[in-house]
Formats: sequence, structure tokens, C-alpha cells
Amino acid sequence: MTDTPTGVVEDTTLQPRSFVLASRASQLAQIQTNIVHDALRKAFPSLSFGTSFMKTEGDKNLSQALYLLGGKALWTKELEIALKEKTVDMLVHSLKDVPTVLPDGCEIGAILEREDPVDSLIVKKGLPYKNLDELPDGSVVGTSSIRRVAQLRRSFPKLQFMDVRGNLNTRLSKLDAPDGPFTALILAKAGLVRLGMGDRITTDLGAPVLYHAVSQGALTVEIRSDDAKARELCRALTHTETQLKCLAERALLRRLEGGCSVPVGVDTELTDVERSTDGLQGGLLRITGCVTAIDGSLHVQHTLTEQVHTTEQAEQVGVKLAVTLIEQGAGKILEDINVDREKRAKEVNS
Ligand SMILES: NCc1[nH]cc(CCC(=O)O)c1CC(=O)O
Repeated sequence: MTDTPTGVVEDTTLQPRSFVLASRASQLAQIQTNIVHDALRKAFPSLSFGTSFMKTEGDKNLSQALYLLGGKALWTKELEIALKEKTVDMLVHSLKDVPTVLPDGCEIGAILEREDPVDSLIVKKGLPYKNLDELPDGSVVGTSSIRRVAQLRRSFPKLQFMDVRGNLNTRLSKLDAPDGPFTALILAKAGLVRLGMGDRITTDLGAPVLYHAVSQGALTVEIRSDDAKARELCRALTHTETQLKCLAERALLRRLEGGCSVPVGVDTELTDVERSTDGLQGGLLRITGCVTAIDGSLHVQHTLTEQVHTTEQAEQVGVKLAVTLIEQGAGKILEDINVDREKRAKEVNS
């Protein structure tokens, strides 16, 4: 690798080869893939890149509650098959949709700079409410995330929460339908902003009102573990600060979960950042994690602050936080959810 005076990173060892970036076919996924495509073309102007978009199982099954569908691999499995078969070379995902354990032969190549990771409240068009506490008792808030429902039930016991599925445009038209049930939706800010719909946001719901999902707001590129060239290209895309925060969050979730969507929230900061000519050398990682019972009756929360220099150290902080949360009762909350999930899945399938 040599750095040219213009800052363009060229790798002269690369064979002429075209790299195909792939993702789901939703509008958001396509926009996200184009963000990565543009970044790669800018960093490697002499290489050739293409894109490919696929419908996944998760896009097709819009009726069943998300957390009953058997885990997040739903969004990534078919894409990973194409990756392994070398039909495509790089998968672009929202990192929060990527399971914490990747299949053999696949790995995270890059984690890009995070958008604002918070969730946002979107109030139905024409209604005057500016915040959750202004919503009348009994108002129906749409979200398909048990993390959001569990946390918000604690502070807003008089609101009702209802599943809402489909891509962002579909969800917003369900919200605005004159005879529809919803007063408001809660969505990740990053997705709305990337879609150019940030003007629909009524207000942001950050910590301590609502702790966001692990890795929310960050894009990732998944590659084949044996593809050294793709790994080399990915290095130019990684934002180290985001990577340290998100890997700590993912290590926390990996230690806590059995694989399915769980009511785990986080809020992470990296301060006192140390830089050298090689880039970021570390900083002070402050990570808060919480686990909440679905009915809001229990909530376990803890914060760790530690100096980190490497991704391994960041992951160790995430694991340590998970262990502390489990000691404080998070294990029991997650166990109860798994029992309930199995029971409900049996009911749905019978
Ligand atoms: N659960 C689906 C999902 N996966 C990624 C995003 C967009 C935000 C991101 O990139 O983290 C969303 C939408 C949402 O949760 O509102």
C-alpha cells in the first residue's frame, strides 16, 4: 500500500478484478450500498465495483412478529450464501441487523462511521404532539422492537405499543392513514436520515429515555475470510472510533443473547481520543448497557468506563459489562423471554 499525495490509497498488488457489493433490495439497503460503493470508488479509482440487490426471507415475511421469526440471520443468510459462492464479494448491512456470530468463512471487513444512533419519535401528520409525554393515554405507538417497547412501558405505562412492519415508506403510510390505529412511530434516526426523511422526525429519544440498539446507525461490510484483497479494501472504509464502540456493544450482546432479538439497549461514548499519524490509538470508552423485561417490570442497567487501545480491549469491556448485567439479574429476564418466545412460537405454528 502506498499513499499518493492526493490521499488516494492505491494497492499495486491488486489483480484486475471487479468487486460486487450486495445487499437486500429495500430502498434503504440500496442507499446504504451506494454509500459504500461511492466510498470504495473514491478510495480506489482504478478498480472496478458493481452492485447486486436481493430479496431476503425477512423482506418476504412481513406478517409474523419479528422476534418470533427465529433470529436475525433472516436478513443475512441468503446474502451470505451468495458471498460464499463468490457470486458477490462484499455484503453491505446495517450492523445492527448482523448476528453477533458470523457463519464460518465470513467476517466483518469494515465498520463505517456511525450516523446518530438514537431512536426517533415520528408523530402522525396533523397531530400537535411534540413528545411522548404529550401523547394522550391509550395512544397507539408503532414499533416492532421489543427493546423499545420494554423500555418505554416503564416510563409511559399508559401508552399502547403495536407491531408495525414493512419498509420505512410502508410504515409511514400506515402511520398517516386517516383511519389507521397509530398516533406515532418509533424508528431508528439513521434510517430516516439516509432515506432523506429526517424532516418527519418529531423528536429524538436518546438515553436515558430510550437506550438504542447495539450497533444502531453503523454500516458494515461483510467479506469472505479468505478474501485478502477485499479485506485490504475494507481497511480504507473503517472508522476506528465507530469500530471500537460497536465491537464493544456487539461483544456485550454476544455474551447476553441466544441469538434472537432481545431487549438490550446501549449508549456508548469514546472520549479523550488519542491520535497519532497512524490514526486513532485509543480512548476512554464509556458504555452503558441495559436489559428490560418485556412488560417493563424489571430493568437492569450498568455503566463501565475503561481505557481501550485495541478492538480486543473494547470487546473485553463489552463482555465484562454483560457479566455484570447477568449478575444483576439480566440472565433471569432473558431466560423468561426465551421461555415465552418458545411458547408463543408453538402457538403460532399450531
Ligand atoms: N430493524 C430494522 C433496521 N435495521 C437498520 C435500520 C436503520 C438504522 C440503522 O442502520 O441502524 C432499521 C430501521 C429501524 O430500526 O427503524
